[in-house]
Amino acid sequence: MASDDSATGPRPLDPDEIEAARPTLPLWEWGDGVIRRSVEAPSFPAAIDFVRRVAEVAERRDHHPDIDIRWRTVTLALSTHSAGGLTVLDLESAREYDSLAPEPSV
Ligand SMILES: C[C@H](O)[C@H](O)[C@H]1CNC2=NC(N)=NC(=O)C2=N1
Repeated sequence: MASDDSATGPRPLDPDEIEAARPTLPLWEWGDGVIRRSVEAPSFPAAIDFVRRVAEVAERRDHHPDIDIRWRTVTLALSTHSAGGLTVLDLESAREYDSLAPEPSV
C-alpha cells in the first residue's frame, strides 16, 4: 500500500515491483537504481526536438532525466535522486518518453 508521499516524495521500488515493471518497459536497460534508454533519431535536429519534448515533460513532472546527446543518439537515464533509486516517478516518466520517441529503436 502506498504511503503518503506528499511531503517526502515516493519511496524506492522494492525488487518485486521492479521485476513486475521490467516487461512493461522493454526498451529500457535496467541498472542498479537507474533505467536507461537510447533513442536514435533520423537527424541531429530531430534528436534535439526530442530532447525539447523530454524537457517539457521533465519540467511538468518536476522529475528530470540525465540526458546524453551524441549526434543523432539521445540517451536518457532515470533515477529518483531524493529516494536513492527507482520510484514510480521513473516508470511513469519512462512510459511518457517512450511515447515521444521519434521512432522505435532497440
Ligand atoms: C526540488 C525538486 O522538486 C527536486 O530537486 C526534484 C527535481 N527533479 C528531480 N529529478 C530527479 N530525477 N530526481 C529527483 O530527486 C528530483 N528532485
